[in-house]
Amino acid sequence: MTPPRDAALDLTSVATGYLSDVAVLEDIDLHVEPGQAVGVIGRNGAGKSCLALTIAGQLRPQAGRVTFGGADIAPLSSRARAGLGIALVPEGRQVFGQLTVRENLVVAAYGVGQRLTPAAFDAVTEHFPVLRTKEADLAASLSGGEQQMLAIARALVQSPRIIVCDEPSLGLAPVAIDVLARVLGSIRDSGVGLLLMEQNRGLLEDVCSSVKLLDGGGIKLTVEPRDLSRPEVMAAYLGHAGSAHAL
Ligand SMILES: Nc1ncnc2c1ncn2[C@@H]1O[C@H](COP(=O)(O)OP(=O)(O)OP(=O)(O)O)[C@@H](O)[C@H]1O
Repeated sequence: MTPPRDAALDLTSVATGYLSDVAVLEDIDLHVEPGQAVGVIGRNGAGKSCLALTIAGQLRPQAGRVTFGGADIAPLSSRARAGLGIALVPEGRQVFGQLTVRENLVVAAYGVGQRLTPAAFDAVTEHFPVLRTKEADLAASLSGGEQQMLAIARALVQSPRIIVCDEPSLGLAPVAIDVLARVLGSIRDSGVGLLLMEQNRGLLEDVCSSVKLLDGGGIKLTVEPRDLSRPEVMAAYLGHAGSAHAL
């Protein structure tokens, strides 16, 4: 199945979870177009990873439709979805620490049946000059921010049309989050769709045009990023047990 170049990702009334008979999320509607960045904010355990894994094909929806370019992708494996252009940057980066930076990129390209050509390496490392200078270093020797860049670069060598990023700012210093925001912005502007699962409000404000608030097993609100700081939105996000510091 080859979706059109302008393939959009759509979830309609999706229910999903880690176990086939227990829903973590229900009634999820989502639309991401090429060149658009949509954010999903939610506390620990809200189901951000569950949603990311469902889109990537590692979890099966219990109900509803997941389409890409209008075609139902429910029957497709995660590998087949990656081949269509749906790339996942998993929580915790999950780079291969004992492989070099370049080897990590070779393996990622191989995963979708591609070779890492010199042109592809150049195109990807244009976003991440530090990866070019460290191409022969073991991934395990990189800083957290550099490993996150490598995780995103692994998605980029798969020629994605949409990248689903699961908490890319987790554990990063503020300066590394600023770099991440710039890079994600330029990837979005190159025409790739982004779905950004995050707890970091600043990153969502910098990169996204709309943000979904995930809570209580569903999407509670959809807001513009600048509205994330409004008291009623923070209250909805934080609930009675939260504190403003969580954002
Ligand atoms: N492998 C699993 N099997 C069953 N339940 C799980 C599994 N992993 C997570 N859960 C549960 O599913 C719910 C959603 O978890 P999930 O990790 O998707 O949320 P999250 O928003 O990504 O949280 P975090 O930010 O902590 O990663 C939580 O109640 C969690 O305890």
